Amino acid sequence: MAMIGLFGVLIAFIFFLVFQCFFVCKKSHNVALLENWPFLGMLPGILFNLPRIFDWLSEVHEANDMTFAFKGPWFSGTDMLFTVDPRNVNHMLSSKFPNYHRGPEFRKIFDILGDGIVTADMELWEDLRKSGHALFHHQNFLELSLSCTTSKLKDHLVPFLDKAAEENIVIDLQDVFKRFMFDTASILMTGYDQMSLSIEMPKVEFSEAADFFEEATFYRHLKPVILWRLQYLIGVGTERKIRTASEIFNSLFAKIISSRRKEEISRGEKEPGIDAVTYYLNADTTKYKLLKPSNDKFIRDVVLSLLLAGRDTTSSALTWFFWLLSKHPQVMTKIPPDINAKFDATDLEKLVYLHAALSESMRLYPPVPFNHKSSSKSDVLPSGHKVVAGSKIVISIYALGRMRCVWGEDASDFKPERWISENGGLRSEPSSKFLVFSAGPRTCLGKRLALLQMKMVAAEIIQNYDFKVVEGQKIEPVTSIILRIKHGLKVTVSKNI
Ligand code: HEM
Repeated sequence: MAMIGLFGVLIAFIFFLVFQCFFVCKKSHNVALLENWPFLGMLPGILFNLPRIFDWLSEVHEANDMTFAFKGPWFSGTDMLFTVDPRNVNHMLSSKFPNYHRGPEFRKIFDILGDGIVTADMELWEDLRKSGHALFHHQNFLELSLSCTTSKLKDHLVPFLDKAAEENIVIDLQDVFKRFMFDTASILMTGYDQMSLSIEMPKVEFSEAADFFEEATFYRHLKPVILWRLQYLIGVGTERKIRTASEIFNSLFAKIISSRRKEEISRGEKEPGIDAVTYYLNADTTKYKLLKPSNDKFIRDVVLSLLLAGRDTTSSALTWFFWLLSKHPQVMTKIPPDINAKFDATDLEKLVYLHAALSESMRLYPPVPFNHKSSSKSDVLPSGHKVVAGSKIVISIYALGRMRCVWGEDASDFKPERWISENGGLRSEPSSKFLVFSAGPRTCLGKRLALLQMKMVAAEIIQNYDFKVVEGQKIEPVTSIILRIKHGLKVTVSKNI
């Protein structure tokens, strides 16, 4: 009885704290939202700002000299150091790279990705990185990237947009780009075209699962491991979505890998790999000792990470880009004179203004808004902040792109000219400042491919279509580990005569 009474008092106390925080937070300035409450730590500040978490974090970073220590609820294991100071970024991602890993916490949070490159550390990451680098630079893979993007564009995207223009229907551009990227990434990674971009717009189970997984994973960062593990076990809340997503991923990959193994056997001798599944089924284990070509679960993990990395990022970047263009018609008028490329990779690289506009769009809306690190040994960051061994460090790439002390007073403006040098060429920025594709040894492996695909799609649409954003939509990012627009981007298109 006494125990129940004590428990009741504790619950009442927690409620009192939450309400107290709520009223104080409502009235006060953003910086006060970082107040460290007894028991709850700084969690209330984050919770009350969840709907605008990305902008709120930018404001808090700016008010705290770009670095602050976040205290989670007592004993929850959610303390983190947030920093966007380019000196710290360079220190962790490049000069002191061996001391900053993904870490065990990150691997737990992303457990569904298993042993893929996104979660791997140490020797396994080295093998995946080297083999991934070899795949992305394989002549056959490069040819396949160009040919599958060109045919998806001409045979699927163009007919789809023509039909939408003819019938004057409202389309969700974000959904169209997701389907485009899912199909091309699937051809490159698994060898199969999922045919999700078609006039019928079929339901895409994998896509829905991936979106759920990315949103639900965001919330894992804020909860004690024991809590979300329990939720996963009993299948409630956001964890139920992760469980469903995992089942969908597993069943898709079970089918793909088993049919590919059968094809390999019927073909007899092995051929050099083109798509990622074929490549990893035939991985050279004398060169890459930790790769396991005969293990289906391993192949699933490696290819799933690559598929997600290719689908979600590029489609997010394109969606925000077209939304910004609709808000800045003057930028649109500067793009066409550049475009005379016939989708040749080298011609596309010459599209200076388009490249500048894409970079500027990704600076403001980075598809991957966060980067996480964990320190192996204690260290002192260039900003003077101490990190103890095992600390969790979060870099908000979104906030970094908006820091006035990094980008100038006009940091929040969309200005492609920022990327153009006096002689008319492209101005490059250090990756510790423009962190959109990450920096150091873990820089994005698909950067070149992503830029190529974005330019091909953007050039095709800008040259041949006018699009109008449907009035009255609320454009805001969803709370997720990928920066998507919450309710998509509804537009109508018409053909340029
Ligand atoms: C606009 C598009 C893209 C953006 C903004 C982007 C951004 C990033 C970022 C920020 C990282 C680092 C993630 C981290 O360390 O937490 C990353 C890693 C990676 N990206 Fe991309 N990415 C894009 C497209 C792609 C594409 C199309 C592919 C492949 C098909 C790809 C493959 C990878 C891989 C394999 C890694 C892991 C590298 C490693 O850990 O060594 N990315 N990307």
